[in-house]
Amino acid sequence: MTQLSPAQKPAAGATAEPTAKPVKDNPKSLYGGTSSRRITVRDIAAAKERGEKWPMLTAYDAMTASVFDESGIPVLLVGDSMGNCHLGYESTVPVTLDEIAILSAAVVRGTKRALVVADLPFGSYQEGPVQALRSATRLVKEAGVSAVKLEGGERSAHQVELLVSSGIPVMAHVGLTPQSVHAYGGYPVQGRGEEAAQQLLRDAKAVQDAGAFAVVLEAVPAELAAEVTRSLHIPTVGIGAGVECDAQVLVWTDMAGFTAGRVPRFVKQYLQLRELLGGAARAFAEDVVGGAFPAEEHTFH
Ligand SMILES: Nc1nc(=O)c2c([nH]1)NC[C@@H]1CN(c3ccc(C(=O)N[C@@H](CCC(=O)O)C(=O)O)cc3)CN21
Ligand SMILES: CC(C)C(=O)C(=O)O
Ligand SMILES: [Mg+2]
Repeated sequence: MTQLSPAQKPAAGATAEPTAKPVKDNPKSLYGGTSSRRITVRDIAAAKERGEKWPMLTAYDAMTASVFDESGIPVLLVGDSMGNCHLGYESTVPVTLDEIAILSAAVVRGTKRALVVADLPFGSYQEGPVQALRSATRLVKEAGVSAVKLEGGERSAHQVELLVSSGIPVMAHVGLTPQSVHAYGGYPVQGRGEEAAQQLLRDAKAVQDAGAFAVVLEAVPAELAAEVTRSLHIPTVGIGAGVECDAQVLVWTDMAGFTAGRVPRFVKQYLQLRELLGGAARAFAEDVVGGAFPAEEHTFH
């Protein structure tokens, strides 16, 4: 039987108890380390062995990516969430490989240190391993990303296996997989109940066995995510999956309070960017309408 008790010992670094060495004093740390060369999947593996947690954010353009890179975010995801956030679609389903390729190239150009991972969009890998390899190869060669991410556990294991054996690192994504929104009829929490929990564990193990270097756990109960995290030797990256995952990811526009309307419960807003930017736009408009802009210092003679 799966043990879902929350009373188990948290993973190293999960509590306020001091770990062996403060992260900021370790030159190898993914966040706070001193190395300026680009992060690799080997660095990611080493962090799990040290019990070190790390942050990941999405990015869809060079300018935003450079801010996160300079802030020390070690892994940036060019997520197909660009569909909702950047391209104005209702879901991630319409996003194309061309769109991912263009924005991934921009994110790579905007970064020096971060490991850049690109989402394989819906329809670019479901046909099978060969299609997945063709799509991923394009992103690696044209956009310059170092790894790709695809959705699915057992159902995508063959794709993961061929990509990895071809030399392309893969981040997997299980639990709530938003490209299946039409099958779910929404975005429900996954892995509730014993049978669903067992399936999620099998999915996570399947992608680990297929060679994935990390796995995103989206919208799953924290107790189950903790159990998966303890069971795997590859890091788990949580989004709505509790504090015991090895890493945490958020969509950057959610994290910064830029997303319009309601955001999922798992989002923490660290800024109210939508309000701030709107204020700047209104101030500019007032200046133009009132004749206060441009002033003398903005004017050529
Ligand atoms: N801006 C943005 N942020 C995201 O995190 C995100 C996207 N877009 N687009 C693709 C998917 C969709 N995501 C979502 C969207 C909504 C919920 C949500 O509201 N879920 C319910 C679950 C309730 C339940 O089953 O108990 C919730 O109330 O949180 C979850 C994930 C995550 N991804
Ligand atoms: C939220 C992450 C995991 C994602 O897949 C995306 O941004 O597309
Ligand atoms: Mg995605």
